[in-house]
Amino acid sequence: MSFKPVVGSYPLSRPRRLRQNAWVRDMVAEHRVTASDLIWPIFVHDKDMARDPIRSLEGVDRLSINEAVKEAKEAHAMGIPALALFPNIDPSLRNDEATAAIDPNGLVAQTCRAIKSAVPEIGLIVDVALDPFTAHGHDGLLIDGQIHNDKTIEILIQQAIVQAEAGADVVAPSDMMDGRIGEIRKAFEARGLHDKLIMSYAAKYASAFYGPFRDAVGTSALKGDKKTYQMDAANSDEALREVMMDIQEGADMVMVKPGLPYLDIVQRVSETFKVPTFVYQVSGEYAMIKAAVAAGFMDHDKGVFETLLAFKRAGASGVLTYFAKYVAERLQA
Ligand SMILES: NCC(=O)CCC(=O)O
Ligand SMILES: [Mg+2]
Repeated sequence: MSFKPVVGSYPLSRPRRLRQNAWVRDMVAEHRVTASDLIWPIFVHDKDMARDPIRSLEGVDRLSINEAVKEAKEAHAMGIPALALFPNIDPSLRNDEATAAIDPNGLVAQTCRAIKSAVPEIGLIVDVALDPFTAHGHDGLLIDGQIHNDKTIEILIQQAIVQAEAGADVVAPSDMMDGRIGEIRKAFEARGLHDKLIMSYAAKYASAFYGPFRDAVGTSALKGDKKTYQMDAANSDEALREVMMDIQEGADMVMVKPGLPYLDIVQRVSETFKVPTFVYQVSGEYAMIKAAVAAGFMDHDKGVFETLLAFKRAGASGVLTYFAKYVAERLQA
């Protein structure tokens, strides 16, 4: 399907006619941001405080389970379809085997049960990866100094099952091990978890924009980098191969991450595969906007909405963003 737009020449065509005031701009707008576009990432912790502010993410707190339940209710009331859950685990529970990741009574499982029993209508997306649970902060098992792909997958499968059985509607593997989508899907089928959705972080880049997230989940001490498993910023075709494999392995939805620096990837993926394609406006993107606003260089709301529209233009089905609840509130006002 291709068509050539007919464009008249000046003065028959004056594109500015369609921009002359708010009602006409509104009427011809090609894209809109709505609450249903937003997925809200939240952090839970096992400390005794209701809320613990995250220094590098202004306005974002780590939450107790009770507080997370309250936030889930509010988010649902504002029309946010889903939350994405991330844990900050007590350092004493982290080890090289990431055993806390598969604890059916751990922080994540408890939070899933609490949210799903209080607000069953909100979608619950849970991150599948080992970084909050390993002492070293890598997403996989470190064996002889290397991230071991297949041994990591064995734990990811158990982690995903624990999450799904605790009530997660969607598991979202963000680890970038090869083949994990297929193995999780097979394990789900074998256990009768046919309806659990998988949102694959299919094209996740090794990025400088994850810094504040590592502060949030307590993995800032990470030594080295994640370049042997996350993608190289130099690559674009490779993202299509990654996405294709994950769809073939049973992913229902795919994600590109980070967001703004990878808009070209969002567009290529959504146009090529026509599957629900999400994008993660990551912590460093959030922090950059907050910093620019604090310095007086940018209007907060204009900056936020402009970035969200960019994701919609690029073809995203939805955006994971720390601004989600704020934006949903603004949309109601
Ligand atoms: N697996 C989830 C992330 O790595 C989030 C990154 C961020 O917000 O910086
Ligand atoms: Mg892959």
